[in-house]
Amino acid sequence: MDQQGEFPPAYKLIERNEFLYRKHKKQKEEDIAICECQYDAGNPESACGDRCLNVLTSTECTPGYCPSGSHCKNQRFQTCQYAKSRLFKTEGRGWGLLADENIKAGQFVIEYCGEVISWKEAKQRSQAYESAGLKDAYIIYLNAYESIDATHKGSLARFINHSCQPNCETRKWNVLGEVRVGIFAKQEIPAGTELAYDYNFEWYGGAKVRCLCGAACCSGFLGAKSRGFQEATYLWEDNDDRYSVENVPLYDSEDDEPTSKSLKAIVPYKENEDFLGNADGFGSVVLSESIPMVVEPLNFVPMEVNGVKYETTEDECMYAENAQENFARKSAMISRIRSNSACRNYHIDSNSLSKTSSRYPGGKAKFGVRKQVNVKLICERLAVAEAREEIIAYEESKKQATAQLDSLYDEIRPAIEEHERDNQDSVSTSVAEKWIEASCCKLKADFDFYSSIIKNIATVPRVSNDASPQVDGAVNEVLLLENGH
Ligand SMILES: C[S@@+](CC[C@H](N)C(=O)[O-])C[C@H]1O[C@@H](n2cnc3c(N)ncnc32)[C@H](O)[C@@H]1O
Repeated sequence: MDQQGEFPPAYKLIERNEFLYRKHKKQKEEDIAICECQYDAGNPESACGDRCLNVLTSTECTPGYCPSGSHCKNQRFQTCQYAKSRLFKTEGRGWGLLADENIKAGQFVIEYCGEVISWKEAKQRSQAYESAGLKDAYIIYLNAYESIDATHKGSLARFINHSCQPNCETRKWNVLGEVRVGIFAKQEIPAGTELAYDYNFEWYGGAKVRCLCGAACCSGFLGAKSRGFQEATYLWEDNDDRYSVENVPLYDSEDDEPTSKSLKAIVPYKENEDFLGNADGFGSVVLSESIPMVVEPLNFVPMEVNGVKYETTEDECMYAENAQENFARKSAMISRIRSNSACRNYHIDSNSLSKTSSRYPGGKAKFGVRKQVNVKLICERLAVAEAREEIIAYEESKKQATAQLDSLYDEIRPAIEEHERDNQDSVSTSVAEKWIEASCCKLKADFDFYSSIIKNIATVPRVSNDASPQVDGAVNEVLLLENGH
């Protein structure tokens, strides 16, 4: 049956994840978490209620090991303790799932089951589904390496639609050594209400789909912060409202308010076409209302002397490839930390690295390049020794701060990777604080360095040298890029 029919397209209903490319992990005895609950017949909460150590760490008790025995209430995934729900046909969003009983805030609603596949497979499948014209996407993020695909096999959770103002959320739980994704109520949900969670981060996505959730705070697209969205470069177009490109709200970052400005079309980024940008591919794009949107590279400080803006020319630009790769790696890592719903109580903010938007209107992301100025050339053109010394001193402190940040990153990387793989706990506060402190230190050093260059170029007479180029040429030259780090 098709989507417009009386029934949803065929799929196999399952209540346990199926592992395709590997076996279900075997929980080692020493890894089994045993709580300290002591069952008291007069107090049902005593048997693994909210204060159970395992519940507090989002871990289900293992049968045969839990002190509460058969009274244990902390085996909801294992025993499929789902809230009652039923399918219904929505207006314009395909099928959806309704609460079929009153659901309490915090209640476990249902597990998102499907086939556990690697990220590589997820990407291949997602592309294959799109090529086959499948517009409803059912792949969600499980951990740093794996996804759950509920396209062919899944639980009823596969029918839960997205909302930017959701009544449910996903939470990851450790169940018998495997991470599993549950849908939990964020608030009281009366029977008959549609269940919805925010797809952002969790969703692999596919084609860009215009969100029809109707919330005032709607971000415009489904899963606009998801990995698939970042990689997608096109938008479906047909008579279905979800895939039309007209009046798509302009959406930039999670912190920005959506605006009413609309893009005429969502187009893939093509060099020298839509962007009137510089060699990095960053620049302005003209929107339908001729509002130029400036997209700047990271850490890029345009230099302005006496009202004249100096930028590097294409020839002068040398991409700091290592820096770009490094940055992309760190940024992806940090965005994954932030995206893990289990660690929402402490965010390491990637903004410390990505100050300006690097997302193209087509949703395509491009990481910025750390640019460095050629201090030697600048100093050669400054007549005053103090000015030269100041710039050199600031450059040194910038280098130190960068080195400190890099070494801190290398230090915490194993912990982050471990965290991603195994834990449901939040990133430790001390690690996050260290990171934030070092990032601030680095930003301040960058700022001091650049502002001292601007100040000295703007106020100090140039070394008199007939052979040297004019001021704008000189500044262009001094902005020669060096290899980053
Ligand atoms: C996991 S499925 C949800 C169930 C789906 N509606 C169905 O009929 O099978 C995700 C797909 O539902 C649609 N969808 C979900 N939420 C939506 C929303 N807020 N606006 C538009 N389409 C939505 C999109 O086509 C998306 O790819």
